[in-house]
Amino acid sequence: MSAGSLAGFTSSDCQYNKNTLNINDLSLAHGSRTLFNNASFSINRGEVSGLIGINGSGKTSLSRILASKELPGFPQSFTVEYLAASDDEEFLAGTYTEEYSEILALKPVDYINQRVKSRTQQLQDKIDELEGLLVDEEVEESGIEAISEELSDLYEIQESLEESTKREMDRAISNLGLNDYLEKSLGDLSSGWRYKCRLVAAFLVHPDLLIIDEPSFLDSESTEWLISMIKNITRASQAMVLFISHKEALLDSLCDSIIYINASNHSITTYHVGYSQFRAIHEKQIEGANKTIASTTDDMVKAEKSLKQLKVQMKKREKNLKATTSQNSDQRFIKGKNKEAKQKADKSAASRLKKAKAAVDDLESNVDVSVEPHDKILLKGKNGCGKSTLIRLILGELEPVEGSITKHGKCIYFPQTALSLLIRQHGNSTAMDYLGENLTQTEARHHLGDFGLAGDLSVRSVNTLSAGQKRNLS
Ligand SMILES: Nc1ncnc2c1ncn2[C@@H]1O[C@H](COP(=O)(O)OP(=O)(O)OP(=O)(O)O)[C@@H](O)[C@H]1O
Repeated sequence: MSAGSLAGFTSSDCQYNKNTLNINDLSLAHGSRTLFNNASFSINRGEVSGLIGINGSGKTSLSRILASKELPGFPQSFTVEYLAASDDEEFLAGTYTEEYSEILALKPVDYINQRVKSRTQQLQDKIDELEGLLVDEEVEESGIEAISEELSDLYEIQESLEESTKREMDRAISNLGLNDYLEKSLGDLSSGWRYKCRLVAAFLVHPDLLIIDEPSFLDSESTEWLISMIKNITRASQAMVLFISHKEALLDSLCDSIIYINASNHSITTYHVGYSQFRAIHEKQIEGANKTIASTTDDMVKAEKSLKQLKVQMKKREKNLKATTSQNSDQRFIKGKNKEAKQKADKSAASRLKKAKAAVDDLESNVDVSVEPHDKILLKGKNGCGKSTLIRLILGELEPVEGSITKHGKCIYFPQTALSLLIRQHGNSTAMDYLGENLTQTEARHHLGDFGLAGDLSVRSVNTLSAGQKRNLS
């Protein structure tokens, strides 16, 4: 598959043996921005490897390098399936050769079939080649016999593939409850249902390497389905799965190993443990390093009082220790993830969730809900049940068929399609241009800096920003 244009990476080699894909000495820089330097890591068959790191550390870039199959030594016979977070990211990754409108006009089954077919093209190409030889007058009689035999084997493989694809598709459609949507075109489906169609197609391809980049839009039932499908494809088909997510619960339930991109020192480390164990190791590393720094600083203050010369030496020591810390750990990754605080936040979210759910459960018949200043409400429901529709009613974009809506004050809405709109309408502009309409250059620069978009990030095309950076911008 194509994974969009990739430049700036170098790798000494990549080997596949004993069911392990080893990537050695991989470096990547976008202009003057280094993402990783001489990084080596491995992915095992039959395992889910979680690829993690802070926003902008290079997870998507790394995935696209793997999906491009352009690494020296990458097994060309591998089927690699890269599933981007949204339709638009998929287009930026170069997954489709068709126009976006053509894809959106397809019905789910046609779309899934088309995507599976494009991945099994190798088989079709071979059949076309042999059929061409059959009518070639220069091929001798004895050769024709061998070609016919090979062709009939290939027809059989193709037929059994079609049958198993159909069987698996029927099962996935019924497990996901896609039946009610089969007559709609993709463009008329909610983002969640469109994403599920892409997932079904990806699993039906039976890839050797499946890369799932930040699964989005899924309700809890579909998330369970995704987890079981990923477990199944790794255990039963011995696929390699590279799973990218910022959601700790998902990483925890899925990953057998963790590939961690440390944005501070541009390294990549593989941890052959699950996510919670990785967190424990990582937290310990940071704790230990912080303690050392703190005690060194303490010593330094005391020493300062008595001996000026010692102060100079201690500063050197502190500097060295800090350098060591950044080699072992990326503090930004752990920041704000204190366990206690998280448990508290989870508890308060759960009690709010109950209230909010009770208020919107009745959506199809009647909604009677009031939103007060300072309320924080979780709007929860199955994919396609009408969450976005309810918001559009509140915003006044839709008229209720019955009842009324009274609105006070200003509403600001950050829709799930915000990223799509940003990419489609401003993909080729810079972040500065995007904000610049209403702000002075200095104001825009300050504002972007506050959202982690300082320096070259503010003047590059929006399309080249990472998903998290785009989200911050929109
Ligand atoms: N084509 C490109 N040209 C220049 N810079 C790019 C390009 N693609 C990505 N970048 C930059 O490389 C960095 C890594 O981007 P990438 O999308 O790989 O990060 P990520 O780890 O997937 O982030 P996120 O968690 O936000 O999705 C970002 O700073 C991004 O702006």
